[in-house]
This record gives sequence, structure tokens and C-alpha cells, in this order.
Amino acid sequence: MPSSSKKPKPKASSSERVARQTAEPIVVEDLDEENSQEEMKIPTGMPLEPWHRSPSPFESWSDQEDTSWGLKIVSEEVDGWGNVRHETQWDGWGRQDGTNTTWKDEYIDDELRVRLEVTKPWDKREMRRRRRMANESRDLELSTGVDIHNNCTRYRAQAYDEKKAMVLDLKDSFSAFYLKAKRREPSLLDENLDKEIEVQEGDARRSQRQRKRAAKAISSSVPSSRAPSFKTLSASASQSQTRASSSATATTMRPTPTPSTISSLTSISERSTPSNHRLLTPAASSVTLVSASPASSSRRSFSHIPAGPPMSEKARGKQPMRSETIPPPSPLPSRPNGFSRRRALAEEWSLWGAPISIRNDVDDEDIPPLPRDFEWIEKGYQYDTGLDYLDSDKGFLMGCSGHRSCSTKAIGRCDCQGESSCLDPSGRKICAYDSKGLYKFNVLRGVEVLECTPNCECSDDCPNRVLQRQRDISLEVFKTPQRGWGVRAMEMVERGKVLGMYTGLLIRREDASDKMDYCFDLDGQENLDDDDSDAGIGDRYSVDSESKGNWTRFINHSCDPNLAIYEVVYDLPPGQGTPYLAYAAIRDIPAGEEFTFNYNPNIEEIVQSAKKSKKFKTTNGKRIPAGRKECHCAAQNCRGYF
Ligand SMILES: C[S@@+](CC[C@H](N)C(=O)[O-])C[C@H]1O[C@@H](n2cnc3c(N)ncnc32)[C@H](O)[C@@H]1O
Repeated sequence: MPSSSKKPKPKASSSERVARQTAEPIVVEDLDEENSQEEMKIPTGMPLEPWHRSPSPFESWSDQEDTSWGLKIVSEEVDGWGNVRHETQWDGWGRQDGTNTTWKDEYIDDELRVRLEVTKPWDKREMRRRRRMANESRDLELSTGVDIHNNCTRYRAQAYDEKKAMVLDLKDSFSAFYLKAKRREPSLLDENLDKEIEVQEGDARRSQRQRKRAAKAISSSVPSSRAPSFKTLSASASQSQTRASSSATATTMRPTPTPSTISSLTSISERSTPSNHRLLTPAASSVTLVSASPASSSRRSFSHIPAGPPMSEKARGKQPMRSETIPPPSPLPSRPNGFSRRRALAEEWSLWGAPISIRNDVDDEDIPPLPRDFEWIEKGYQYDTGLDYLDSDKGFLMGCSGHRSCSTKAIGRCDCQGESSCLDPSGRKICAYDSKGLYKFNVLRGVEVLECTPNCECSDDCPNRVLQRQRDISLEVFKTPQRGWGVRAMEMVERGKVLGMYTGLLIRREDASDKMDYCFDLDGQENLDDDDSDAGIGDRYSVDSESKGNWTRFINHSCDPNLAIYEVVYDLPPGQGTPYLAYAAIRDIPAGEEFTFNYNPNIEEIVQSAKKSKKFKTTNGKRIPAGRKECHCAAQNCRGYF
């Protein structure tokens, strides 16, 4: 439906502007004129003029500034640089010749740099069209008879990406199924196999439709044009409905305490003991989360959020290979009026596992300051330009034959542990987890833990699949007085509990700088040191979670941490320098205690080298090594910097 907008004054087209700015104006000829053919002839022997696009005919407007017009976008044009112009139809307006459209550069809010509400009907229609195109055929058209400009329009390029992602989705589910089926019954007739594969692919499509419906439910129930449009919402890979529904049941069955039972997290944390596992549900915390002036603060924070495209094909491609380990987002219940920005964000973050809530008792900041295109990645990496090859073919990963070989005691017998360097003192391969899935802290720093891979035949509850499991601890992202936002659990966490992984954009080490607050080198250290002698050497990588990541990006540093980091691989090859960074509880952590880890395990070396080179700076009267930050962890053994 057309939305209302201010006056239809079309701006001069870009070529028109060029014509106006050049000292020697380009003569604009009306091609409908009878003699236009004469004008266009290029005299032989003359050098060719640079190519100029024919400018739109000049139109003058004498509209009142405050006139509102209904408008409808009817087509768009994308140039080779991706700039978009919309053809717009204005209600009750037309030229004498019967035409009633104008061309306008992309409808963008100059201040917020987001597409305006008026483009929504058009964007939706285009998306439906692209999806139809992607669904109609699974062929990938690599070259066409049409010219390169048409081939590169947004319409075609996005349809191509979506189609590719869909094919990859199906391919993954197909090969996983095929491997399993073949191992289960090698003599399975091809005919039967074909039938089962059809069913499998049908399931993948069905779950894709369900995901889209879930994402639609979210976007349509947020009552603002600048509603968050977090791309991963509709971007999950094909996933098992069975697990999804069982996890949804678990969540809804939890008791919801009343506000009086959760008056303060601190008091709960004081009351909690390892034998007293208390659980706070985010439903309860959200009751108390409304800030002093919800309307104004939520409006302010909305300005960070674009009404951008609703999904990222890249994100979809990067969902974990073992699709069963993460359930698809389930449709959310309908929300009351006045639904807050904070709750919307918390609900989105909660789609991937146990609930996450957001709380601020310190000031009136509504939500953590996120880049407006922030994208949630619960597990895995996205790859920076040129690094896609690291996300290699899963077919090369080792696989075990399941049965009892994955027992935590006899892990050495597992075929997938061929390359494992997790060894006991006598050189035998050992499992990094106990039978409850708790990390045993028996692995040397830098040694990668090899969990079972997508090619293993064992089930999802295999004791050697831990980091890849769905997150089951409910969390709270909360504002601290001196360390910005932090994160804590809403329930007691047992020693060895594996909480999750650091996710984000995988970049080359040399592209990481000390300015990047959310960047961690893939050796478990925050990247703070510009003079890092490792930088640029060999295949070393870092993970940047500034604009893509999950709750772990909120974990602050402490000189007396309660979490440790270790390295894990399961759907990427071991030894290529791209392990996942897993967080495990070093000790029992009471509900409400902030999660922290040591950003600089090798701080001693850093201090020694600062002493040698005499590189120190003074911050708030404290003398700290250059490149370090002042620490406010408040631990008894705090060094004062990290
Ligand atoms: C990965 S982020 C952690 C989340 C961050 N607090 C936020 O609000 O998004 C790292 C940044 O948090 C802050 N930070 C973390 N630990 C801190 C500490 N112990 N003392 C002071 N600031 C800290 C620093 O600004 C650091 O660069």
C-alpha cells in the first residue's frame, strides 16, 4: 500500500547533475524529436567521446513544501555500483502525456542511514519474488545471455545467493542422511534410498518455511518502522523439529517467579550454594527490567537499529553443520502493546538456546550499544573476504562409527580422534569431558580438543559432543558500573560446565588492531598488542565480534576470572588455526556472579617487555604498560590493567 510522504519533487538524476556541473554543458536532445537520428551520428575519424548516460528530461516543480502525497514504488534500477533508484508513482498526480512516475535515489533517512518505511511494500514484494525465483529451480545460472549490468542487479544477485544457500542446505542434509543410511544398511536399494532422500529434502524445505514464518512473526509484531531486523532470525540451517519442540517445552514449563522472589540478583547469589541450584527465568527478570522512562529511552536506542534486509545469505551458509544441535527459532507468542526494545532484543537472542535477558540498574541505557547491523551468531564463524576457503568441505573431516567407541573412557578408540593431541602423561588419547559433559581441564593450552564431527555416526548426546550442543544455561546481559555491559548466569553453574563459544567474523591476524575492543586472537587472547610479533606471520587468525557475535562478546576481563578458554574443533579441520574458543567454568559459579575471564594469560611477558622498552603511560594516576587498559575488575589481586 502506498504510504504518505512529503512532496514528490524528484531530485535531478545523477547524469543531470553531471550535466549541470560541467563547464561545458552536455547538450540534452529529446530522442523523440524527428531529427534526433541526425544529432546522434558520430562523424567518422573523430575520437569517441566518453560515454554519458542520457539524462532524464528536466522537469520543474512548483509544489508547496508541506504537501503530503501518497506514493507507491513501482520498479527499481540498480547500477553497476549497487546504487538503487526507485520509480515512484504519486497518488493523484500525472503529466499531461499520461505518465505519472518519477525516478528517485534510494529512500534513505540521511541521519540514520536506514531505508525509509515507504520502501517496505516494495521491498517485501521484491523479496517474495526473489524467493519464488530461488524456489522454482535449484539450478545455478552462472552466465546468461544478457549483459553484465542486468546480471549484477540486486534482484538477480540475491536470487542467486539465496538459491545457492538453499542448495547447500539440501546438500548438507542429503549427505548426512546418505552417509547414515549407507552405514546403517549398505544393501539398501537405490530405489528406497531415493524415496527416503525425497522425504528428507521435503523436510528441509518444510523446516525452511517454518523458520520464515517464525521470523515473520517476530518482525510483524515489533511496532516500529525501525524495528530490529537481526538477520540470523530467518537464517538458520535445516534443523530438527523434534529437538526444537522439546526445548520449547522445557522453557515454557519452567516456573515463573513473581517479582518479589527475584528482588535482587545479589541476594540470590548470596543465598545460592552449589547444592541450591536456583533458576531465574528471564520472564521474571523482564518484569523488573523496564527502565525509568521506557518510552524515551527505547526510542533513543531504536535509532541504532536499521530496517535492513531480513536475512543474510552468508549467515545462513554458516550455520553449524550438525543441524540438529540448534533448534529453529520457534514462533513467539503475541505481544502486548508497548512491547519494549529491550525485550524484543532479549527475545531474539533467546531463540537459539536457553533464555537471555537484558538488565540495567546502573543508568538509563536501554540496550548495549550495538552496531546497527549487528548480527547474532550463536555458533561458528563468518569468514572475511577471501577466507571462505577455511570453511572447507565437511567430507574431509574424520568420522567415527559411533556405537560405544565415543565413551569418555575409551575415546582413543574413536576413528575421529586420529589427529587428537589430547594425551595423558603416558601418551594415551584422552577425552576432554567427563560423562556429564563437564570439561576436565586436562588439555594443555594451545591443544585443540577434537569433538565428534558431522561425519561421525554417534548421536547428538554423544559425550564427545559438548561445545556443539545447544546452550542450556539462562543468561543475563547487564550493565556494570565501571566495565560497560557484562554477562552472568541466572542459575548456578557447575565447575567444568561448557557455556558457549566466541563467535564473529574470522579475520586475518594482520587485520586485527588494538582499536578493536571485541577482537580476540585465535590463541585465546584479546588483541591489544599492536607490536604483536605474531602479527602477519603465517596463517593466523582473529575473531571480531564487533558487528557479529553472541553473548560471549559481553564477557569482561578479571584478574581473578571464573571462566577459562580452551580450543575445540568439530566441523572445521584441526590444525588450520581456526579452532573455536570455548568457555568453561573454572569453579562453581553462583547465580548472578558476573562471568569473567583473563584477557591476557601471558601478561607477565607483556609486563616484562614493557619494562624493557620502558613503554608505559599514565591513566588516572596509574602507570600502566602502553597498549593496556585500566582494569576495574575489583578483584583482590587486580593488577590495575589488562
Ligand atoms: C569484549 S568487550 C566486553 C563487553 C563490554 N564491557 C561492553 O560493554 O560491550 C571488552 C571491553 O570491555 C571493557 N572491559 C572489559 N573488562 C574490563 C575491566 N576489567 N575493566 C574495565 N573495562 C573492562 C573494556 O572497554 C574492553 O575493551
